[in-house]
Amino acid sequence: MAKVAVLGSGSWGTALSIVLADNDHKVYLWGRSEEQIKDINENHENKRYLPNVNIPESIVGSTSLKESLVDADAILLVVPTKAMRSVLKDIIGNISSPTIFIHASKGIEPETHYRVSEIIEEEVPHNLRAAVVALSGPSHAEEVSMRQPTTVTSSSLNTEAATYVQDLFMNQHFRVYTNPDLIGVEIGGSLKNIIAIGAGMTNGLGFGDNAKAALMTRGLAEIARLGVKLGANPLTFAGLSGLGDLIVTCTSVHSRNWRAGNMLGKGKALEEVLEEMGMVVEGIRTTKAAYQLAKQMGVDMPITKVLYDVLFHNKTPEDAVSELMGRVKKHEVEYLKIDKLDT
Ligand SMILES: NC(=O)C1=CN([C@@H]2O[C@H](COP(=O)(O)OP(=O)(O)OC[C@H]3O[C@@H](n4cnc5c(N)ncnc54)[C@H](OP(=O)(O)O)[C@@H]3O)[C@@H](O)[C@H]2O)C=CC1
Ligand SMILES: O=C(CO)COP(=O)(O)O
Repeated sequence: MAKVAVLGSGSWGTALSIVLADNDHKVYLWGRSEEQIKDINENHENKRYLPNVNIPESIVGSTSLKESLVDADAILLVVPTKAMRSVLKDIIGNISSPTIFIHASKGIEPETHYRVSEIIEEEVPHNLRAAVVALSGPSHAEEVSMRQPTTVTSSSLNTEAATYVQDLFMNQHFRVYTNPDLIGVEIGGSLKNIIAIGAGMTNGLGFGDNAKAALMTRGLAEIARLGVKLGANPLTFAGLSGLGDLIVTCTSVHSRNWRAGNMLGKGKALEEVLEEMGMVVEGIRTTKAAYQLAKQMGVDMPITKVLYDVLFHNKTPEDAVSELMGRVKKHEVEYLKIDKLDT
């Protein structure tokens, strides 16, 4: 039995705490809201983020980082990417020995273009981190918390740590694979949110399955193009954290990214959409980060580019579709060089 400090009492932190508690680990679920933590400890529910789910009584909710982190064998970070640095800065003073840092957040930081593992490496001194592991895959909190069959990937440059995390979470409902390709796993898990916003947008515009399939397929092509340029294994994009998560996020009513895109497609303004969601929509900031990164690396990402213009420069969703459909003709598979088409 391990003690795990789960930092972030939103929907995903709560669902993952349930998996850990089912595996008989000692779970401290930390959040900054007194009201939410009281709800977790007294009513065994998280009404704000994961309503109608019974939280096992063994899970201890806490607003104290000190209490949550003391003697923790592993720290699971599940706050939105934009909160990651500030939370890491706050926890450093509360740990005294090398600890395994697991993260389950799916985003890229604008400006630095860091993946979450890179943020952790920058913020946590070497002597306090035993390893950094990303847990990612097609996994909506709503289904995980109902113990519905789910598969994810545990990824780390440290194979032993990836296996440790696999063992920590794995059970009859929650199957965990390992993959050493940390870049590919984090890029796939983060950038699929951009495509999910696009898929929701096509739905909001009244388009059907053809448009969705087009976005998902060409979206995966551009995610892989950037990922490979960054050093990822192309095969990772056909796996759980790539294609798997792309499918679940582009097709599920649970997806906040899809729902936000759907509202944008129906003509709502971004501020209005975010207010209505009341939960994190990671794809928005990640669109900005991926757009900047692609430009810097010289990688063509046409879907990301039009969505960036919709989100940050008032391009209409209709114009975004016209722009994508009106692009110059291309080969589908980039390594194919057919002389006639190339001229
Ligand atoms: N939900 C899901 O099914 C899945 C989510 N993820 C990823 O998990 C991460 C977290 O998402 P999720 O749990 O869904 O988000 P939610 O919107 O459900 O909850 C966000 C949580 O983060 C807290 N939070 C926000 N800002 C801060 C801060 N500065 N300091 C401390 N806590 C903060 C919120 O607290 P407060 O209420 O006080 O603001 C809230 O508890 C995201 O990266 C997401 O992509 C990955 C897989 C599945
Ligand atoms: O990453 C997720 C499922 O795997 C959650 O996606 P959303 O943030 O769009 O709800």
